[in-house]
Amino acid sequence: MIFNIKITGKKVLFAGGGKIAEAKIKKLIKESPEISVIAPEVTEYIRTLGKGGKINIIEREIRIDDITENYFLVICATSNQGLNRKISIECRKLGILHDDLSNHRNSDIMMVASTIIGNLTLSISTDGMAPAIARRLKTELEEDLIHNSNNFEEDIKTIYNKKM
Ligand SMILES: C[C@@]1(CC(=O)O)c2cc3[nH]c(cc4nc(cc5[nH]c(cc(n2)[C@H]1CCC(=O)O)[C@@](C)(CC(=O)O)[C@@H]5CCC(=O)O)C(CC(=O)O)=C4CCC(=O)O)c(CCC(=O)O)c3CC(=O)O
Ligand SMILES: NC(=O)C1=CN([C@@H]2O[C@H](COP(=O)(O)OP(=O)(O)OC[C@H]3O[C@@H](n4cnc5c(N)ncnc54)[C@H](O)[C@@H]3O)[C@@H](O)[C@H]2O)C=CC1
Repeated sequence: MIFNIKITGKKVLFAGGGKIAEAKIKKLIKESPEISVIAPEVTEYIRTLGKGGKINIIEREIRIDDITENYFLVICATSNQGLNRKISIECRKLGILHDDLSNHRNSDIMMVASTIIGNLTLSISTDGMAPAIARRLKTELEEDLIHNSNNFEEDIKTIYNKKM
């Protein structure tokens, strides 16, 4: 896992709109991608975003021909792992970035435990092995950086200004 990717303005498709999709959408929406959700049932939070015009919701089962190159990223978040896999395979065929939330081995990318402090982004991954540990480590490092660390935010600005 090498890159930080900007998703602002990019088209992101969620296959499935349940509890886990909701948690991921809450994170992603901060960066303002164009989110679509296709699922026969969505959570109340997702429905409200749809009503407010913040995301596009199509309330039906997903079809393989819904997966098109229009999408920059597809998140496979249905409760059907076989279906998630089929969607991943289609994405791979079409060269679309995808994250299968039910099997990280099918995925191009994975969500990380992350936090942004000024210009600093802290990202922790356990390569899909133990997400709760990634979360714990992030919280510990975040507290350490905020409470104990020296002027890293100032240091970043000073170095950046020197380069200009
Ligand atoms: C592969 C991945 C999805 C992907 O592909 O993107 C994935 C998959 C799975 N997570 C599961 C469970 C939990 N996930 C969390 C939390 C987080 N999960 C996140 C990422 C990822 N989770 C990716 C790998 C990341 C990595 O490499 O470390 C974080 C870091 C980022 C985010 O989601 O925003 C976020 C912390 C956010 C933060 O605080 O910042 C907690 C804890 C909690 O919620 O407190 C639990 C319950 C405890 C537990 O079971 O560990 C299960 C079910 C396991 C089972 O039932 O057995 C699967 C499915 C599976 O493992 O198959
Ligand atoms: N942190 C993580 O990344 C975690 C990921 N998972 C995985 O996430 C997936 C979703 O879990 P939950 O949100 O808890 O399930 P859920 O039951 O709350 O939601 C499932 C969603 O899939 C939709 N769906 C079902 N069949 C569909 C179809 N044919 N076409 C389109 N949408 C369809 C449902 O309508 C619903 O919106 C599971 O595959 C699970 O393995 C599970 C736990 C943690």
